Amino acid sequence: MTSLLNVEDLVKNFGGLTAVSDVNMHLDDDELVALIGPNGAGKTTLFNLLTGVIVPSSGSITFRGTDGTISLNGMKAYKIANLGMARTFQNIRLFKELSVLDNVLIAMTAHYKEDFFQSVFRLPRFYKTESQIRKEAIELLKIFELQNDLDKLAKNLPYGIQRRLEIVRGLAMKPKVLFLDEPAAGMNPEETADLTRLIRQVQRDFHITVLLIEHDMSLVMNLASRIYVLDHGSLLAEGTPTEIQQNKAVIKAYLGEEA
Ligand SMILES: Nc1ncnc2c1ncn2[C@@H]1O[C@H](COP(=O)(O)OP(=O)(O)OP(=O)(O)O)[C@@H](O)[C@H]1O
Repeated sequence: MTSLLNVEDLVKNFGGLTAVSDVNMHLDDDELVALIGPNGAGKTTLFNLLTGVIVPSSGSITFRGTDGTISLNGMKAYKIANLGMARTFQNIRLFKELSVLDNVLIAMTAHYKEDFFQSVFRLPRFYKTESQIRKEAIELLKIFELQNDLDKLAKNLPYGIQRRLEIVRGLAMKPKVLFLDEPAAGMNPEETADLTRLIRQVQRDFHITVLLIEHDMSLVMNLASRIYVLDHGSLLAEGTPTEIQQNKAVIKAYLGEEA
């Protein structure tokens, strides 16, 4: 079977700077993959390319959808999201003035195609869907131990909890692939350990593919079954955590000579 997401010879130039250079990679069903590399290596740019935030200069990105393989090149971000690709951002992008529950409901309702007459005339199925969506949202929030914070405004949550809520919002879109951009950034070791457990649990329970960018090596080595290493926009290595930890080029470029 072809990969779920396939990237071939992907390039992104910003003027004279090549931020992503000839990258080839693939994501398969139901796997947890990490993307690591030093600051400025091109990780976020690659995420932005895969999720349609920016368009590639050249190369191809294809996704195995329900109706066959689709090219994502030049596709709008919302269409890519509707195909089943959700993401979180390095800088938290919650609706800060809305409650925890509303933040999740908005992400969820984007996924339900409302029947016009059902909603305008508020027919029974409309209410059923509404209460069903609410129930699902609360179930999801429970997994992330946010069930007691439903009415709190997102802006009033501690930073680590806001990061968790972002992941819940991503999951609320029922993705096939979830892209997490530095999910543990700014967390203390205890919060990171909790988050590691949660990411593993949702990846397994929801049978989704996760690609995560992370600088916290304990999280990466504990979670990922495969790791891609970017350096100066190019792929330096790909392998299991053990292979990456022993890769001389990675040690030199990423972890430092003495590591
Ligand atoms: N919109 C842009 N315009 C010009 N240059 C950009 C743009 N976005 C990123 N870059 C440059 O592309 C390179 C890769 O940046 P990117 O943010 O993808 O790296 P990163 O690996 O995510 O870094 P970090 O770990 O610090 O987040 C950097 O040199 C950055 O300055």
